Amino acid sequence: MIELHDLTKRYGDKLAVESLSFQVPKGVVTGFLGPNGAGKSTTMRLILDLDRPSSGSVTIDAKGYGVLKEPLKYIGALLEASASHPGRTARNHLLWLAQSNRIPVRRVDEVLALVGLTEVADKKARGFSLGMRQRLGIASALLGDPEILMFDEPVNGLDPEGILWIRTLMKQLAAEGRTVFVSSHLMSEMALTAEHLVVIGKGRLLADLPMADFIAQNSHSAVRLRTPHPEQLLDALAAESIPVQSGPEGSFEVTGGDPARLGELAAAHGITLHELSLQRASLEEAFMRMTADAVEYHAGPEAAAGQGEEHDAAGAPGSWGADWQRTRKGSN
Ligand SMILES: Nc1ncnc2c1ncn2[C@@H]1O[C@H](COP(=O)(O)OP(=O)(O)OP(=O)(O)O)[C@@H](O)[C@H]1O
Repeated sequence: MIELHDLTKRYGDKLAVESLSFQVPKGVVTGFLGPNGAGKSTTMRLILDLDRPSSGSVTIDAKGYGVLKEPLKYIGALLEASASHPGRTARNHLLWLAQSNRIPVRRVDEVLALVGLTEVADKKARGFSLGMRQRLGIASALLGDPEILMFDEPVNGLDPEGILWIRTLMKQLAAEGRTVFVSSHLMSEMALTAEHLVVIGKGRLLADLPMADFIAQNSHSAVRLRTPHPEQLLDALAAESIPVQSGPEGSFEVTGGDPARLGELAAAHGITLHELSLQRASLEEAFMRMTADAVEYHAGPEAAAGQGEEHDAAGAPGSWGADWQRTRKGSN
């Protein structure tokens, strides 16, 4: 288990990590999420003792990293895909790491096979694709057969096959009872992999909860209706006390509504429908709303729209915010 106790890291005036306290449990994949510049890499470097905290501390199985003898046997990390020497072969890179931590040489061939690099083991890393470098980095992390694994943005730049491979591997490592801590800035990716979630923004803890709770709290749905007879539809909904909001392009939305019931209601009143569809809120948007105040680098107006402000992308919960009753009164 990894434990952070009031961890703070300051670079000059910049607070990269501020009073972070949380635990990363064993046996599950824990997703570490935050927008760019949130402090994820800094936190991971602090866990690995690659940087000194300004205050607070980190423990790995109740010990500081500095006291771990042969640390690769306790904790393996993928921080940067290009961390291997470009002039070294994959096998020599792993042999060098193995020797430094008194890991048996046969383990090198085991991990090469595990990550699918056996055939290119004697090729220099300089010729490796990003996916192959990522696999070599993971082989390095697995070399000491550690109980704790940390991956910083492991799927960045990978093709779909590589992404699927990493997802499966992380889940398998957690199923073996290991602690798996993986950073990402994509909630959609983490929703497929992680069982637990730690979210930070501007160095501060924003959420620490099971993924299932996050999904339950944020996967609201709405039924979108579009009709050439809006007044009749609104009257029919009002008669049944069904609250309705304005949707994009003249449509209406019933949060939490049942499409079958609403379709039957329209039919019973002889109302023609041009659309009856279920809209699901995306977890990515829920994550962006949670971190909206903690985003350091906005790319421009389109990016700002993605940070949880009202917009009309299909299914965007932001578009459910307009209260139709008020809109209607205002237009009368
Ligand atoms: N060595 C350093 N010197 C000064 N500032 C730093 C240093 N390392 C990180 N920072 C700053 O600390 C903040 C957190 O950076 P960090 O790289 O940890 O974020 P991150 O969440 O990993 O971001 P990303 O998703 O973009 O990799 C940023 O504002 C960054 O500019």
